[in-house]
Amino acid sequence: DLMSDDQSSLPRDLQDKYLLTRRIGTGVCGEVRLAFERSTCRKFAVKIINKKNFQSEGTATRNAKTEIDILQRVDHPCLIKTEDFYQTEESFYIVLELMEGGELFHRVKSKQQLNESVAKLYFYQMLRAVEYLHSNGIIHRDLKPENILLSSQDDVCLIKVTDFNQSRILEEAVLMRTLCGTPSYLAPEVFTHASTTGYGLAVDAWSLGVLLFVCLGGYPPFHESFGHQSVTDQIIRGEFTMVQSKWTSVSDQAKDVVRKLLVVDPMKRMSIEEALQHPWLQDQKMLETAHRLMYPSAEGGGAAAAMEAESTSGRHLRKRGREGDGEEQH
Ligand SMILES: CC(C)(C)NC(=O)Nc1ccc2nccnc2c1
Repeated sequence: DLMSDDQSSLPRDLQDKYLLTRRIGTGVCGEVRLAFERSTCRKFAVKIINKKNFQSEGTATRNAKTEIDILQRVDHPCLIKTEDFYQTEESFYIVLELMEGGELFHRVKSKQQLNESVAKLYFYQMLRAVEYLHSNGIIHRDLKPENILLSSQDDVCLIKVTDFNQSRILEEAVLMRTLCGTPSYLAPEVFTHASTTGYGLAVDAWSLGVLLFVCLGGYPPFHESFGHQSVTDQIIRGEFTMVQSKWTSVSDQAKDVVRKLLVVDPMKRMSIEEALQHPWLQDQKMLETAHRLMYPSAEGGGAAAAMEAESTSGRHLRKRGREGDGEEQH
C-alpha cells in the first residue's frame, strides 16, 4: 500500500514532506511522479532528473542546473512553477505544481485534432509564455507537445510550458566579451545576424508554428511518411504537408498563422509579437477567456484589471534565493 511504498533512495527531507506515488510522465532526462504533501494532502508533480545518465559536469548537467535556475526565477501564469527543490549525489528532485490535464501531446492524440477555438486559446497562452521568456532573455529551444501541460481535463483550461532544460539564457555577455577581443579570428556569422538575440529567439517561433500545426491538424507537419524526403530535408526546405481531409474545416486565418511561422529564413519568419497581432488572435471572446484563466484574481475587473495584472507581474523574474546570488552562469 501507499505507506509502505519503498522510498529509500529519496532525500530524507523530501520524503519527510512528500509521499511520492505513481509515475505520471517521462522525459528525456528522467521521470515525473505524482506526490502528496503529507501535511496538507495537496497533490504535486515531482520531476526526477538523474545525473548518472549525464557525464559528470557535462553540458547535460549544466542544462539541468540552467533549467532549475530558470524554473526558480520565472513568474508567469503560463510557465510551470517550482514549489521545492532537493538533490542527492545521483539526482535532482524538482517539486512542481501538478497539471491535472497532463501533456498536450496526449490530449491532441485522444481527440484526433483540437477544434479551432480550443487550439486558438492554447496557442495564445503559449505565445504569452514564450513572449515572457524572450522578454527576460530566455530562449526555450525545445517547445513540443510533451512540454505543454494542461491544468485540467476540460477543453477550456490554462496551459503551462515546462522542460526548460534545453533553454539558453542569452549569452549576450559572452558575445560582448568576444567582440572586445581581436576580431581577426572570428567567423563572419559572429558579426551577422546569426548570433544576435533576434535570430536565436526565432527558433521558438518556428516551434510554435509546429505546435499550432499539430493542434489544428492532429499530426506533425514534417514526417517520414510524407514523400521520399527525410524529415530533415522537409524541414530545411520548409515543405510541410496539409492533408486535405484534416484541414478543410480550418479557417484561412489559422492556416495563415501556420504558414507565416513555418518560414525557413528566420529573418522572414513572423515573430512572437507579430503573431500576437495577427487577425486570427484578435478574438475578444478567446482573449477574455484566456485572461480569466491566467489572472483569476483580477475577476470582475475585466480587461483593464487583466492588463494591470499583466503589466505588474508581466516582465519580472522572481528574486533568486540567497544561494543563487554568487552563482556564475556557465
Ligand atoms: C493527468 C495525468 C494522467 C495524471 N497526467 C499528469 O498529470 N501528467 C503530468 C505529467 C507531467 C507533469 N509535469 C509537471 C506538472 N504536472 C505534470 C503532470
